[in-house]
Amino acid sequence: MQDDLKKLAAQAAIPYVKNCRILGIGTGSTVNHFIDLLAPLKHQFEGAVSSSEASTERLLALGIPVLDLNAVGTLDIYVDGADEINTNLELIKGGGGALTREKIIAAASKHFICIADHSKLVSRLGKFPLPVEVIPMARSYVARTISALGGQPVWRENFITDNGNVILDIHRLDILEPMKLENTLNNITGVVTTGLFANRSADTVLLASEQGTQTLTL
Ligand SMILES: O=C[C@H](O)[C@H](O)[C@H](O)COP(=O)(O)O
Repeated sequence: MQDDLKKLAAQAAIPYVKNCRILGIGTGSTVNHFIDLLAPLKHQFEGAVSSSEASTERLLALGIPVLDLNAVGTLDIYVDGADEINTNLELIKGGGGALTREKIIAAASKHFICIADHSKLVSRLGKFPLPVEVIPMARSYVARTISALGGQPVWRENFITDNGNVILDIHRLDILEPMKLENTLNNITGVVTTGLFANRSADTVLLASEQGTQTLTL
């Protein structure tokens, strides 16, 4: 079952916690397993920087201190899930809408460990609609601009991010050059972040399948 594999991937990230002072924590169902597994180890590290209100709530409920990124230096590790992963360890993230804070924490961390079940591994990114966080007043303008680039933006209605913005999910993208597309989208006025993690890709991917967990690095 997929959820068992998510837990297996989360378990594989636990040894990386050793000797860490502060951890970066992502968002989503895979990371929720990691947070739960962290609870018994909470006295071994100072605390965590969280990428969403949902993860913050879960961390605090388990007694794990949540720290402000501005009050700490570089993070030792960042553990997060993904919606798609390619063999260059580039990712699509943001299915849960937490992409901006996730990208900030990934940038501020020494080691980005991505945990996932094997269904997330793809040969080419883009089957999963690419989430883009947008300032609300720019929604239509950004959607028109992305349509002109060949994507099909769909407004994630009735969803507001933790930062008070909206999400456009971009369908029909065959992402041949992830870094280039990330830069192009980031340059559209009104875009806050894209869910493409190519300029800052994962350093390690722990991919769980029925056969066990595989470690992917470049
Ligand atoms: O905004 C959400 C995050 O990017 C998640 O890490 C991603 O959607 C994967 O989530 P899950 O572990 O639930 O598949």
